[in-house]
Amino acid sequence: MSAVVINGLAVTYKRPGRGLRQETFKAVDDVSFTIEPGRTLGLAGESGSGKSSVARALMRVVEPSGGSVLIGGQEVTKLRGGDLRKFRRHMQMVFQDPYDSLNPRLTAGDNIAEALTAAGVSRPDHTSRTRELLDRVGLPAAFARRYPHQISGGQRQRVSIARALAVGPQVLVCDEAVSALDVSVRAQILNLLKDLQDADGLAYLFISHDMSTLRFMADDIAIMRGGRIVEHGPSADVFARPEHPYTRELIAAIPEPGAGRRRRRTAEEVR
Ligand SMILES: Nc1ncnc2c1ncn2[C@@H]1O[C@H](COP(=O)(O)OP(=O)(O)OP(=O)(O)O)[C@@H](O)[C@H]1O
Repeated sequence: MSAVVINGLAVTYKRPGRGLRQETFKAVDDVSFTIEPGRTLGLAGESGSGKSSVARALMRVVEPSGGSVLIGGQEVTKLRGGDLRKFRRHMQMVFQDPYDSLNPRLTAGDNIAEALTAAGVSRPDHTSRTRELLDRVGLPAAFARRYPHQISGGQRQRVSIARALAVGPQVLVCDEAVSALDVSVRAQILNLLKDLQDADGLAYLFISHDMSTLRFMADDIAIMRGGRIVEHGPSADVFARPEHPYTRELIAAIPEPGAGRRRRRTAEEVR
């Protein structure tokens, strides 16, 4: 069974219009995709194209205004109250800024323990489970006692991932999860995410504006523009034969290895 099936998804926001009137604005329009367990869909597109709104609808942080979202075969858009809270365990999110998922006033261990409580793990098991989770993300057990500000950005992101894994999700949404990290740390976190995916069969929705990150991570790619998907297909095909001019522009913007930042291919060369 597919981990994620999104069909005709729409997200509409209200925003101030003229005078006291409110306008409705469609940030996501008729978006459909599927993610199989153990696979990654890379979602790219310019700022404001609706990528995060898709993620927020998937997580049910915003209410979709249309379409359906199936997670493990369950229609998420119809869940309410306790059912929705229970179901949230199946989906977790890792953000660009780890402080969006970590409480700065709690140690790394307590941040993870909070998620363990939500997952129904009993208190006596917290220490051993926390140690296990830290180990899975490549951190020593002693990190449990450190506060988020006492560790590096990459280590903080590892703690965020451990916290996300604590509830045993099927789907991980990574929203620009490595964008703020140095290139070498970024590669380590991407490799960690791949290892965890191989071990647990996690489905990833991997949002990034960086096409070289997506080339490394994604099995399939969807390109968004103005709230719609303008290109969608297996990653190898999209990179080898991009069909939409906008995709060609995004690929052309990837710096060539060894060419430094100055030499960029033109959209013509990508074609
Ligand atoms: N809560 C909100 N209320 C009103 N408009 C919103 C809200 N959240 C997002 N938008 C608008 O919806 C559109 C899509 O935003 P979204 O954050 O989904 O795009 P994005 O592709 O993730 O952008 P970025 O790469 O900058 O994060 C933008 O025009 C944004 O201004």
